Amino acid sequence: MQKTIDLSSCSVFEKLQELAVKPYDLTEEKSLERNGRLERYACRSKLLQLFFAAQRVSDEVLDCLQQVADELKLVEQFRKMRRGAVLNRIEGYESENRQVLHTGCRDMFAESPVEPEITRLARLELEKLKIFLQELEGGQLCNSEGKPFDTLVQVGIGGSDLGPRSVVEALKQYCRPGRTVRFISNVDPDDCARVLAEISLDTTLVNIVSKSGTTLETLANDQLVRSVMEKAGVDPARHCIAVTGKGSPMDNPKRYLRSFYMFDSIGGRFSTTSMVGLVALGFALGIARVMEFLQGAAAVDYGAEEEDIFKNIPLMMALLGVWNRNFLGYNSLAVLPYSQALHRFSAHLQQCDMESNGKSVSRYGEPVTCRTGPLVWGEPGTNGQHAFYQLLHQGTEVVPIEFLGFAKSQSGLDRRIDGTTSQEKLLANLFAQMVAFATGCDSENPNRKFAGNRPSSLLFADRLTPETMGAILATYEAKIVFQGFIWNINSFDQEGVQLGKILASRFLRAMKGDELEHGSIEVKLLDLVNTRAL
Ligand SMILES: O=P(O)(O)OC[C@H]1O[C@](O)(CO)[C@@H](O)[C@@H]1O
Repeated sequence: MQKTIDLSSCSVFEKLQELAVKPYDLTEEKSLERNGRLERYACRSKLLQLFFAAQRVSDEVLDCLQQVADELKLVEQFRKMRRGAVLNRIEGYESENRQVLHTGCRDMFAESPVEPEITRLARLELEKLKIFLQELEGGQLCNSEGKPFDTLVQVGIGGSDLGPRSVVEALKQYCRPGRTVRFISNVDPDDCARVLAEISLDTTLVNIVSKSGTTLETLANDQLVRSVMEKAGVDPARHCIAVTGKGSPMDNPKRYLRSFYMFDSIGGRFSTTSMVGLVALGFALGIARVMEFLQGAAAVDYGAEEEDIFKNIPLMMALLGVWNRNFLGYNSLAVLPYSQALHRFSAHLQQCDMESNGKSVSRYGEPVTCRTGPLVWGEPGTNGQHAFYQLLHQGTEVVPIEFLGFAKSQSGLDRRIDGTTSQEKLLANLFAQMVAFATGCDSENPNRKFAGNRPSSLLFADRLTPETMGAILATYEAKIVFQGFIWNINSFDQEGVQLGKILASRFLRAMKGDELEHGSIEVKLLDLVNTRAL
């Protein structure tokens, strides 16, 4: 593989460092409107718009960022990824050596798919899903008393939970009448107990989701749910379905009423548009809405192959994030959706971004030459304004913000009070916060002074629908991939989670009473908390 270069080897790297010494001052008079800045600093696509006038960038900085994209061949790398390049690898070292083909799950709407094999496999699974949903609808698939299933409980963790849960939650407004989807993820038995206490097992399908088919938490919950079913006189064999990797230990059609497959080339945190997310989404919304969701994601994938950063929203977001991270030196990123429906979306991004780009070794196994993934967090607005905005406005840490906003609510339920609707009040707060973070406010009283120059962008859509949800999901996936390319890291493996799993198995052996070497830390710690008696 030809040694790719990274950000620090770009010809404009030093120039960007110079420009970062005195970045655009958002606190100056008319800083946001000067020279048509509000209109010019925007990227527009059919479904989404990105406004970034409140970022501390200038035309000169943006020219350099375009240069970074060109020199690092970011779009070319993305094109190769979509067409099956083996990018999940570390040159010269044992690694997963896999393609990265989550985009293939939604590449169903163009003349011909850019990677036909993965799309062929994805279509097969989609056909299985359509039949499954038809059988549920038509009553062919029902419980032992002929009653329809009205509830689906997804059991999974990480990418088998966070993405699907955030999207199902985001689109609850579009849920079919009488359908409920719940999620169990933690090995904490109270997570399982709480969910099962709120549903009727006899009309519930349990969807066990694990790409590897070996994840301790999911296998434990699979067994725990089955035991609760058996005690309740419900036959698990008639109530459990599975989504797993073909050939994984969970690929056992005898043990599951239905099995859906996902593939090695699709990473867990990028798998929401595979059956990992679509079985639950289809149960909730129906197949037509699933296709709208995939169409929104597909539109973003096609658009992400545009070289001009002003015409490529995920690429612009990636580059603005690198400007804030590597040149202005900010350590974290707050993703603040002004939509309560997106209340689990930042949690999904924590995995998708931080498990992808929380790396310190390059694709060549060498120490990285610049800082990589930021700390990603966030909660919906306006709630956050009553929680952590104090720090965002007047704290010692500057935290760049990505706002998400929608012109219209999903439900339409609203009421004009004192001349404005609740949706208008939501948007007024969103826009006010953008301006306040940027421009700040002077005061004689130092405790009431707002320094401003707290950068933000706004990703905006008309309404949060299945299509725009798919677009937003794919936008962040592409942004994270572009940033990994810029830092020359492998965004697609997760070696950092293995050590904890290995050490946990030693504690489990000690808890079972297996003899560990005398005086081992496990024995000492367990004696300290006396759980060995369990
Ligand atoms: O779907 P699986 O194989 O159970 O893995 C669950 C999660 O565990 C991880 O492998 C490690 O956190 C994630 O990447 C993955 O999404």
